[in-house]
Amino acid sequence: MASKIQGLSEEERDHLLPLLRNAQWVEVVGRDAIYKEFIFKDFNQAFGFMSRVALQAEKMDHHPEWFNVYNKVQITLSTHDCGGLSQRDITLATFVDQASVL
Ligand SMILES: C[C@H](O)[C@H](O)[C@H]1CNC2=NC(N)=NC(=O)C2=N1
Repeated sequence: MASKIQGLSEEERDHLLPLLRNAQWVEVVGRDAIYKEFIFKDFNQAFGFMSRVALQAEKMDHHPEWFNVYNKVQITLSTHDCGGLSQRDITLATFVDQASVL
């Protein structure tokens, strides 16, 4: 039986969401999820970013919802197993930001 993933508590949200907003993540309207858009020099740079994120997602067993067109990558993070934001989304968002500036 997969362990139930806990959603973020209120105090975690109060602490973490301002930090995410400072990093240009926005809360999705009508859904407990966060969203950010990344613009790269070209498709090659965008896909290299997506490759780095994909490997990390597999490692974490936590996957983004994303859309790519040419040099733009739109990412939404939420935890399906708990129907909203969990610590996994925070961890992946942090990795995503680091991977976007390599
Ligand atoms: C079976 C597999 O471990 C689960 O479906 C994992 C896969 N990746 C996931 N990714 C995200 N974003 N949320 C999840 O709940 C999730 N669950």
